Amino acid sequence: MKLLLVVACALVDADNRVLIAQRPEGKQLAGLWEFPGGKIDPGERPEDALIRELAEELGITVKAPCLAPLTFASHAYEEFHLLMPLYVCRKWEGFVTPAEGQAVKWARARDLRKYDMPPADAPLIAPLIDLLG
Ligand SMILES: Nc1nc2c([nH]c(=O)n2[C@H]2C[C@H](O)[C@@H](COP(=O)(O)OP(=O)(O)OP(=O)(O)O)O2)c(=O)[nH]1
Repeated sequence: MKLLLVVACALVDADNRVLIAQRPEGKQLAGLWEFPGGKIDPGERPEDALIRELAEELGITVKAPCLAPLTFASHAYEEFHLLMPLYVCRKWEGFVTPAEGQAVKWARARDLRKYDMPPADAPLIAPLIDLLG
């Protein structure tokens, strides 16, 4: 079994909405709405990986103390087992500018079930609703 470590972030705006991004064409799970993030490189700290991914994907600057762990996903995909911590972040610098042309949306936590998300993400929604309403 291959264990894949991915870090993801619920960016929360002043109105308590969460950012979701649509996976670009050509990638695995293309078209599904996900929390921004990505794979942890070998030797990389999870928080550093997330800070790097948020800069690469969305052009924002996040500082490690602004990343609060909320919950995690543990999901068996056919090719690998995904272990994905989900952080919450309310403070960043810059404006969200999707670098790969991904569509992004600010959504209410209670509306997240309306979006097609990867199967691993389903258990992440309840803790977000508990936190954000
Ligand atoms: N970022 C993110 N990935 C997720 C979520 N849910 C979920 O199952 N995944 C899976 C999809 C992928 O198999 C994996 C993330 O890999 P990725 O391909 O986006 O990572 P990456 O940005 O490092 O991609 P790359 O450099 O390999 O192109 O985690 C989610 O909410 N956010």
